[in-house]
Amino acid sequence: MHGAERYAEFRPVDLADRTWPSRRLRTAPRWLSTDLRDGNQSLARPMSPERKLMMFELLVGMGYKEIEVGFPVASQDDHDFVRLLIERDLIPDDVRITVLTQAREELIRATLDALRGAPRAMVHIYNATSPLFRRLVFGIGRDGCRDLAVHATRVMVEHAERTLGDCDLGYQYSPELFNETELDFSLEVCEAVMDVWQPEAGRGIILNFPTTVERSLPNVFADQIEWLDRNLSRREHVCLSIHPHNDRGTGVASAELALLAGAERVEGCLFGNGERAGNVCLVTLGMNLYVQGVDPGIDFSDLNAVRDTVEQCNQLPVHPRHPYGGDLVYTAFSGSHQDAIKKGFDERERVAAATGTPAGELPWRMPYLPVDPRDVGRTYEAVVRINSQSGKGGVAYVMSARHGLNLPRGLQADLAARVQARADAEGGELSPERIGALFRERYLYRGDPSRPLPVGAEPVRAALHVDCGFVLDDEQAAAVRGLGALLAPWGIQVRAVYSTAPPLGDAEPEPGRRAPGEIVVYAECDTGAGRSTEWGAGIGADVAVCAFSAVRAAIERARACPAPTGVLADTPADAPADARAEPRRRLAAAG
Ligand SMILES: CC(=O)SCCNC(=O)CCNC(=O)[C@H](O)C(C)(C)COP(=O)(O)OP(=O)(O)OC[C@H]1O[C@@H](n2cnc3c(N)ncnc32)[C@H](O)[C@@H]1OP(=O)(O)O
Ligand SMILES: CC(C)C(=O)C(=O)O
Ligand SMILES: [Mg+2]
Repeated sequence: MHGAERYAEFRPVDLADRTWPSRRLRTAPRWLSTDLRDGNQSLARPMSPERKLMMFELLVGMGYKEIEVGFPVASQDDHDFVRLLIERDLIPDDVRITVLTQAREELIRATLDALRGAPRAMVHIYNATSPLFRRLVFGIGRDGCRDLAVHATRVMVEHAERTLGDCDLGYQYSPELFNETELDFSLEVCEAVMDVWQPEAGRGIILNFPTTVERSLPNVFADQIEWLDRNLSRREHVCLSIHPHNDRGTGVASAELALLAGAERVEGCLFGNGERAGNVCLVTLGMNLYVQGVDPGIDFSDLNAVRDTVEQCNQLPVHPRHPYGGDLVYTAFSGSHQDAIKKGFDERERVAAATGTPAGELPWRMPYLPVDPRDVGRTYEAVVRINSQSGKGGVAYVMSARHGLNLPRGLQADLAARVQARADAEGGELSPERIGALFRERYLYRGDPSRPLPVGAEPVRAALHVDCGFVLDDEQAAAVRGLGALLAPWGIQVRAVYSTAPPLGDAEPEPGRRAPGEIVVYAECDTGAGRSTEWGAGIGADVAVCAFSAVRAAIERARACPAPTGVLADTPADAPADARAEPRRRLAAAG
């Protein structure tokens, strides 16, 4: 790629004693949503009043108190929407609407006229102040540019006094292209505007500093804001506001560093809609505060619903990787991420059980998940999804969280290898239902239970893993202790009985998930010389039946795929006569 030499480096700010790098963000700023203005003006199909109302109601419901509702002189729809809000009395008492206009007399008058009858409102006037725009767009010098802003403010004050006497009217001024304007000139214009407005207690002013087109590193913008913060007069009556765009992809960083540097208010759009690469994303900014323990003052608890409405209003999709709200941002496909997440959930369960604290109230410390999906109305259902990049931790998570089965480590690896082979062969994702089906097909006994157990001359050595999500009663505990004796006549040596931890407690209820009270026994069987370990599983209410089924599943499979040495026979030579009976009856009798 050629041509980089055609672009100029951005100029740093001479502010060697900057203080913002060592400050912390511990409170939320004032927010303004400009979805209905900057967001709207960037759409191929601007919103109709109906779509605008849907967005307005969403914003009010989320808790935004300052909402830029349009550019009334831009279009009939923009004008009509402002009138609709006022005439139908749709603006809550604690919400202030803002309307934008250029610094042009006739437009200012028409804009104010659109506000007639509003109980409270904010007029927002802008004009570009950068050298390029002064020369190219306006054909004026610095003085002419300052006078444009001053004159506009004067026209606004005079016309407002004449026409909007009863309205509690605030004023906001923006030097458009602030980030490309000489700092001393931005200050000069803002001071001149303030000389007209005369801010004082109860009559503040919002000075709003946009990165109209983002062109520098975020730290440069922060320096610019700290410089203003130090140099603006009447500072206590000024709300220092910022309006970052995202052309370099650093709108959020610019906003956050500028807040450190003294900004008190941020303008942006939900999910970063807005001109070109968008305005700064209000969802990301708000949630970034939340995950540092700061209440943003905005309700993000049903972020999917917010996203749906935003997509409907803007007729633009939200990217699946969009921070906090994208479809895929609470999902790990990759094995090592899944393994860590599973360990995180396991630990959470252990701590909850040990401390008696509901898991949802514990501090959130979860690998790869910076926020608890439930805090934004998502579930844990999709935190792990399985494809060829996944490993045993992920498969074990799905089996535990989605099917209520807490597999022993060796079985995790055995199943994961099969899942991996299937995912490799198919190339896509395997749903929890498919993984559950793979498990059942492979490990559960599906044969005729009245058939004789086909063990051979050599004993089958089995370790049994008992998995129950509840405390066993005395009878069940005795049955567990008696498993060795029970299976011995079948030529099965029970070498150990383990109990596995309960499955993830607050997993989503799943159709087909293991029922409460069901016991699972996993059998890890050494079925004879030359064979690898075979796994089987039995699920039911009776631990003895489960154990029997689990071993049987492993043996039957080994038999169906004989070992080279052929050590398995149809029935145990030394099995007692009644051992040939139907297993459920035999086990019940033994119990
Ligand atoms: C960075 C931002 O997002 S700013 C907001 C931008 N949003 C919009 O533009 C959407 C709404 N805008 C509109 O509907 C139209 O542009 C209108 C109604 C405001 C004006 O329309 P028009 O009068 O047809 O003019 P147009 O949009 O082409 O503006 C160009 C003129 O306005 C002047 N102008 C542009 N911005 C400003 C400003 N902020 N203050 C004063 N004059 C301005 C230009 O210098 C130019 O003047 P010229 O004709 O003497 O050369
Ligand atoms: C009107 C101003 C604030 C604007 O949208 C911008 O400069 O980006
Ligand atoms: Mg803008």
